[in-house]
Amino acid sequence: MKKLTILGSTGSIGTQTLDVVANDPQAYEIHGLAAGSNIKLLIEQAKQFRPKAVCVAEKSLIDDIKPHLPIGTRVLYGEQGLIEIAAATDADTVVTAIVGSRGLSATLAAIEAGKNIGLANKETLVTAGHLVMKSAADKGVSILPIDSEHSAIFQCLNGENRAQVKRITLTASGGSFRDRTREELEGVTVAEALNHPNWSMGAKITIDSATMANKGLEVIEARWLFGLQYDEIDVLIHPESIIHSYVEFVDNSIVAQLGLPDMRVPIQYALTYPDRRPTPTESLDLAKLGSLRFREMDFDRYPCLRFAYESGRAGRSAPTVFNAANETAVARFLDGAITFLDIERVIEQVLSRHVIVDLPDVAAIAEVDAWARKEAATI
Ligand SMILES: NC(=O)C1=CN([C@@H]2O[C@H](COP(=O)(O)OP(=O)(O)OC[C@H]3O[C@@H](n4cnc5c(N)ncnc54)[C@H](OP(=O)(O)O)[C@@H]3O)[C@@H](O)[C@H]2O)C=CC1
Ligand SMILES: CC(=O)[C@@H](O)[C@H](O)COP(=O)(O)O
Ligand SMILES: [Mn+2]
Repeated sequence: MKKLTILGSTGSIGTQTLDVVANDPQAYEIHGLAAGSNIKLLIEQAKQFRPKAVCVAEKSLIDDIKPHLPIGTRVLYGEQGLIEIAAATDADTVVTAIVGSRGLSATLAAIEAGKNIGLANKETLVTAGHLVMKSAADKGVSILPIDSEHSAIFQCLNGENRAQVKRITLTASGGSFRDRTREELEGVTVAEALNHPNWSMGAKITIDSATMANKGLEVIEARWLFGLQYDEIDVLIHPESIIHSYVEFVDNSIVAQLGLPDMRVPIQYALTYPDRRPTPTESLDLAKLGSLRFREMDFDRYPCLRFAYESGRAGRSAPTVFNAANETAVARFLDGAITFLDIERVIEQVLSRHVIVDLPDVAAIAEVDAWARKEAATI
């Protein structure tokens, strides 16, 4: 029986994780559920899955939620509550499905407490990959990827000699505007940007997908998860999102992982690894699909991906700045304060103003992150 805590249970990954649990209820026990402000859904989840504790973003939400929870459910709140629910329940695995680098302290606390991590919250690894990976190694806990591309690479590497990997390739759908030129991006709306062709996801990652910042974050995520150099990580546009990513070995063999775009497969694999179990997802029928398309990445069309590689190669505090500037710019775009193309302008300017900090610890990362958000909020 796997004992789970889910951070971000009310979001796209969180609800799909609970779907996986509901599909195989004997295999899981839910110890903690943490949400932001969607208390209606959190109450429903608590009634169905009976966690020992729940957490909400703000203290002011406690009175609204408490009377509706099963008797005996602890209610926590805020940053401290998130850390407590991540670290201080009897869960053996914590699924990190909060959006953004605000998930960092809870993830580190869970690792410190010896919990394995099912990692969806890629921003944590981007902003502090060196700290997260070291802490996990010191504590002997596993970081199991949930992100579809990283799950694919993880599956392709199963049983292989890592020294014989030549390169990995992360596939990218191209996002909502994949068939538009840069000129055609002037004046696009939030609603258009939120219309991802293949995946139904939270708002922030859907915008990241359209700017290709998502693939940039994933390149940095892959560097930490698989211990690769940036020259060993490629990106290829693949509009159908059927090949989720692949590995090329020194003998030029390529091993890929395929499937219909459904996050319940990588989520479940992170929870059952090394076992595989049936999922309620559809089978892939390649004959029905007929063909798959591929297109070389164009770094002029997608400058956010270039900024991510540059930040990753610069290392130290640069990825923290890339991530924080991106999070702020995306939030401003979603609020209607800046245009779609302003997102990349904001990131570029904040990166150009940053003086890199060597080997930042948690406090330095928090300081750099706050600085980058402040800069990005005013450009
Ligand atoms: N969606 C997908 O298919 C994929 C997502 N990912 C990654 O997974 C992570 C989650 O993405 P996704 O599920 O799409 O995002 P969503 O926006 O759908 O969900 C975000 C979750 O975070 C919670 N949250 C927000 N603010 C707070 C807070 N202050 N304290 C506690 N919880 C908070 C939300 O709660 P509430 O709604 O209650 O406010 C919600 O449960 C991201 O890092 C994303 O990049 C990776 C691969 C695929
Ligand atoms: C489902 C998933 O893992 C997302 O990160 C997805 O990859 C987004 O799609 P693109 O970034 O390829 O458009
Ligand atoms: Mn992904």
